[in-house]
Amino acid sequence: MITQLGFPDTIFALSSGRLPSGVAVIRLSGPHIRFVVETIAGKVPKPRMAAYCPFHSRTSEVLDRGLLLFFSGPHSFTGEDCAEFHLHGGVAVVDRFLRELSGFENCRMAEPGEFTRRAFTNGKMDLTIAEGLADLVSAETEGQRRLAQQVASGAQRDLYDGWRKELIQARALIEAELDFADEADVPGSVSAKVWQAMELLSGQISRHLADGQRASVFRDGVHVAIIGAPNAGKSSLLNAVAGRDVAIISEEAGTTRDLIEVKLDLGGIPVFLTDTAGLRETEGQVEKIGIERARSRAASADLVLLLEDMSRPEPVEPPKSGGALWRVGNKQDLAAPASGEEWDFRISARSGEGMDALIGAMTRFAEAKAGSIGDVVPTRRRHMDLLGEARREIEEAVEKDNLPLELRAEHLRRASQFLGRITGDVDVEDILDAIFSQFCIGK
Ligand SMILES: Nc1nc2c(c(=O)[nH]1)N(C=O)[C@@H](CNc1ccc(C(=O)N[C@@H](CCC(=O)O)C(=O)O)cc1)CN2
Ligand SMILES: Nc1nc2c(ncn2[C@@H]2O[C@H](COP(=O)(O)OP(=O)(O)OP(=O)(O)O)[C@@H](O)[C@H]2O)c(=O)[nH]1
Ligand SMILES: [Mg+2]
Repeated sequence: MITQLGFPDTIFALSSGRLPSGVAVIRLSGPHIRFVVETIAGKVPKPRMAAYCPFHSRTSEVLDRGLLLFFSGPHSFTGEDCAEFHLHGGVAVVDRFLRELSGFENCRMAEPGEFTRRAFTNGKMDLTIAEGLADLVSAETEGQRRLAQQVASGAQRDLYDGWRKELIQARALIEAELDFADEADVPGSVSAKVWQAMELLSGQISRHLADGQRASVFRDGVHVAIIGAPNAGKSSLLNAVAGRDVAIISEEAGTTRDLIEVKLDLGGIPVFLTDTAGLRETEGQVEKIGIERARSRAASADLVLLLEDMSRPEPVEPPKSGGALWRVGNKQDLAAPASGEEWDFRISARSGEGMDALIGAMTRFAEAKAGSIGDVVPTRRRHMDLLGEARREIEEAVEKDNLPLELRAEHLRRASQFLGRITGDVDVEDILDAIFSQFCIGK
């Protein structure tokens, strides 16, 4: 990223969405963008004040007229000088404009996440906030948005910074005790208080981790498999819930062979609902594979909907599953009114009867998986792993009370390092590529 002269490149990208669009925002960041802005627009507007002006090519042709914003570093998103050209969102307009920008010296397309990476490098935000922004951009459900917004506001950073302060304070008290250990007038009970505080801290981290485990449903979603005999109406149920024609429905038994998955948003939580091949004995090679896939999907699902045709009950052996299992009777419109008590839900995928109740129950099931989570939760595997390491170090320090104080303090120092890696205050150069490459271009 650093050029021979020691200056970062000027980077640019289309930061708004897919073209054509009403307006396209092209963002620039770098130390030399004043020259670029002046060449294109003929002037550099007052920082943070929108100006309407013609945008010229380097041969003075007017390419478009639009709004221009300039931010003077460090008072910008990246901490460098930044500019935004708001063009008309045509494919050719944007293409030509990007080509013009490439023509400037040391000016190139930004890599994924490079704007945010610069903001991090320039101290505008910590790593958790950067990750929160990436999650905000990719959020598809209300639950995902809420979590990401909280992280992007710095809630995690504040929590972990607070914990690091506690660790530093504890170490300071231990140091003091070590320094004065020989002097008779210093009471030796200081460290008892320290270890009590550290035990509380490790408990807090444990609860925080448990919240994170539950909150992972917002990222990973809840997996629901529809299982049953051929012709039970599994594909009809999938289509009815999805509200569109995803799977082929026919009165022929054995229609569906592959897994067909749709992604739903139930109560702000992503729910993956999968239609599967009907379970039966068969000689068909392809169908056999399909049935195997159905069983293995059931095995890994959080919830299995075991669907039966109530008008022609044909019990199938419930699949092995670690998750919940609901018996759902279908074709309520055909079934004799008196028929069985053995179903948790009775629906008609065709008429829609009972569907609201089933979808409502699935929503509550998903919500229950998320549980009531604390105010701030870890949102990534990376955070969870480092929190686990930090807690382990604190526990070692607390439990190993026969170790010399210096060594116990060393465990606390390491715990603090692990927390520092979450926020990016400590030693993270090696993971930045991996983190920022997952961002979208222009972010
Ligand atoms: N047009 C536009 N909208 C956008 C962005 C953008 O880059 N451009 N953002 C891009 O992600 C988000 C807003 N993020 C921003 C964050 C900081 C600053 C900024 O200028 N910060 C200065 C001044 C802060 C202040 O006045 O309070 C600073 O931090 O010093 C600008 C945008 C969402 N909307
Ligand atoms: N009357 C009635 N017919 C239904 C209902 N649901 C499905 N069917 C019919 O039952 C037949 C089988 O439906 P599918 O959804 O293809 O069944 P499936 O379980 O996916 O079958 P396979 O893919 O072969 O395992 C079709 O003719 C559907 O129209 C229902 O609630 N009422
Ligand atoms: Mg089917």
